[in-house]
Amino acid sequence: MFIQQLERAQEKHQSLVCVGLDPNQAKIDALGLGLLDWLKQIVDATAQHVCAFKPQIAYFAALKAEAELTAIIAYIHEKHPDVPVILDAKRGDIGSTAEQYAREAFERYQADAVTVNPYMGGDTLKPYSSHAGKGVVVLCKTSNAGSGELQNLTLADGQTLFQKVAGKAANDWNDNRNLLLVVGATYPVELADIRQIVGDMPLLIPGIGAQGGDVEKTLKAGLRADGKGLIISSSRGIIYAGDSAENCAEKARQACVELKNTINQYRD
Ligand SMILES: O=C(O)c1cc(=O)[nH]c(=O)n1[C@@H]1O[C@H](COP(=O)(O)O)[C@@H](O)[C@H]1O
Repeated sequence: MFIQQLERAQEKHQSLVCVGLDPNQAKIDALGLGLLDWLKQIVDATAQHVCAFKPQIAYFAALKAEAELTAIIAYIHEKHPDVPVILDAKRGDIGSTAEQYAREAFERYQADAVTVNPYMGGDTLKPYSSHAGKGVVVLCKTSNAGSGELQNLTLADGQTLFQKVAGKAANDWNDNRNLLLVVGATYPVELADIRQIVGDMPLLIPGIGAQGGDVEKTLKAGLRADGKGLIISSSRGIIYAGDSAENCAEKARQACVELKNTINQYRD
């Protein structure tokens, strides 16, 4: 079960940090490293300090690097089997097509969880959530500046659209208890609201680091009483901390440990 696996990794590594693997060819070329070599170095340097890795599929697909995506997920499973992999794909389509996306994530890439877009309705989430051992991470309130344009619209019953998604995820769509939500660190007020709606459901929080989300506000708004319930994801702030082939792994490790320690200050 993904959520149990995640919480075991959080305990073992005393960390809520997720490292996002978003490979940028120009930056990796500038280091003089091959893509897979660089990915392995980042993974090995940070694995003991994270609760999950989150490769973003578009970065790999744009580079025709599906083979490297397959290889790095297999590498994480082999060398760091206690750390689950969330494939960030933000898929959304009618059920029969969603079945193929679910196979892509869980069978082709062997991911432990996948991000999905719920705005086509609950029936389109079933092909993912029916894989009971896998995690389904549902977009709720995204980190981008324009997320309020639709997600904060008030519906006829007085709820906002993101509140509706949170309520449905907690109460209607979660037959297998394997749903999580995405909430941007850039929206701590909405995060507190969502935490009230969903109870103990784990939340994936992107937007720390390069997008300017605040760790203290995030923790105060979203942490569960048991000090867990959040997966705090950072990509650029960790994976591009270094600037040479010699220091990129060590600088990534340092940035990851620093984020882990900053977060843990607010968990006691
Ligand atoms: O689902 C996501 O991970 C996601 C949701 C969201 O609301 N905002 C968001 O930035 N993300 C992803 O999180 C990562 C953020 O990267 P950094 O801003 O470099 O930490 C990217 O891979 C985004 O695609």
